[in-house]
Amino acid sequence: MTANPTRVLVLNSGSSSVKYQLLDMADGARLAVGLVERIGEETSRLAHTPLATGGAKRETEAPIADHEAALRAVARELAEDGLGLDSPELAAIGHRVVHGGLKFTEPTVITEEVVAEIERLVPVAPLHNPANITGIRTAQGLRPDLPQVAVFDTAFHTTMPESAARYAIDVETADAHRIRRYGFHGTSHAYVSRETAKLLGKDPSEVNVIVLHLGNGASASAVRGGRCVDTSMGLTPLEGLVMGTRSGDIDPAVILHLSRNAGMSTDEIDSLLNKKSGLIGLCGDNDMREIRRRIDAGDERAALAFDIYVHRLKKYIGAYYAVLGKVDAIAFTAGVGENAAPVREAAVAGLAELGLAVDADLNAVRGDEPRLISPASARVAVAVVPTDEELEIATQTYALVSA
Ligand SMILES: Nc1ncnc2c1ncn2[C@@H]1O[C@H](COP(=O)(O)OP(=O)(O)O)[C@@H](O)[C@H]1O
Ligand SMILES: CC(=O)OP(=O)(O)O
Ligand SMILES: [Mg+2]
Repeated sequence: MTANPTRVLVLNSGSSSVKYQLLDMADGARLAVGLVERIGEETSRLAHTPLATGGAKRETEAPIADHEAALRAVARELAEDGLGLDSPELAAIGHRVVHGGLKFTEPTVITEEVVAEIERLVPVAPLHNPANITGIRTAQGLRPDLPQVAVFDTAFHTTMPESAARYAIDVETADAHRIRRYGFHGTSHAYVSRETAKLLGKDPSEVNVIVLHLGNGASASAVRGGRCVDTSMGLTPLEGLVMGTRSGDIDPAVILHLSRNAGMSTDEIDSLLNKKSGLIGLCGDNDMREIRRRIDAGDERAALAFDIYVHRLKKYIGAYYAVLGKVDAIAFTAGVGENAAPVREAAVAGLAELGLAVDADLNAVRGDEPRLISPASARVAVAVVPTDEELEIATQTYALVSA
């Protein structure tokens, strides 16, 4: 055994994908990064880049049936470069866990009780928690001696005041079933709000930031002095913004109407709202790149889907502006937020009275570094701040096991 192992493997298991990174926390070096996509479909894809050896990205297309098979494939890829899970330099494995309920407000070393609690929360994170549990079990099987740490998407949002966290429904019913707003993507909102403060040359405690995490799942948060005071996702990751395949906010009576008058079962409605709604439900595509291509070719359905997406986003910017009272910065992050300049431009269009504007030239710049896209004279900074959930999970995991 190496005296002080400093490497952390991070597993970010999503509903149909696994993102992973191997980092050395002694110097923050990324040794390997990769992604397994389309798990459970006919052609799954694994892309692995062994940064430590300077080797080229290796891409394989083959069916990968489930998350366990995905992790075993990842372990094989790592082993090929001498970075296998048997390495004595590995200090811990950090897992993204989407729903931690109210119990987990901090990164937590995984025990059987912790797994049981994550399992208990499956009904409120059906797309995510089962994949997270499989990731944990498979990693435990491969390295039973290593500490495994859970870093929860919900943790950053536990500072929300009751006025933002409670739904206006009967209190006894809500409490009996632990129905409240938990919020998700917390590691990203935490990391991006801190990086935004850094970009402004300030301490996080000095700034109010609206973070817009726009990936396949999407959420907004209002962060006052480094603490989350509101976020758009709720009991589950379905509430809030229009997403790739999820509806976000709807009148809850839509569900009753579909159940009573359209003959749909609860499972069918669940699948409708989580998998066949949002951008894909509106225009048949959930990838913003494809939607922009279609708009450029004159496709009206794609244009309407884009407008609905942006309209919701703008409503949340206005809402969180009001919640915070004073806003120092708005930060766009995740796949859409970091790459789709037209989304950023449209989301703040017409908000000059609020001190919000985007400079067209700055907005067109591409890059991996945090950057400002607002004109120098703007009262509120608008920024693109790439998220790094894996680095944040690794940092929290290592802090816990090396303490
Ligand atoms: N160059 C790009 N232009 C526009 N949208 C992009 C671009 N690259 C990625 N995206 C969007 O980002 C989404 C994925 O974001 P990501 O944060 O990786 O999501 P998740 O973690 O939820 O899988 C894609 O579905 C696509 O819509
Ligand atoms: C919580 C959530 O929606 O996560 P993702 O964006 O990875 O689907
Ligand atoms: Mg994501």
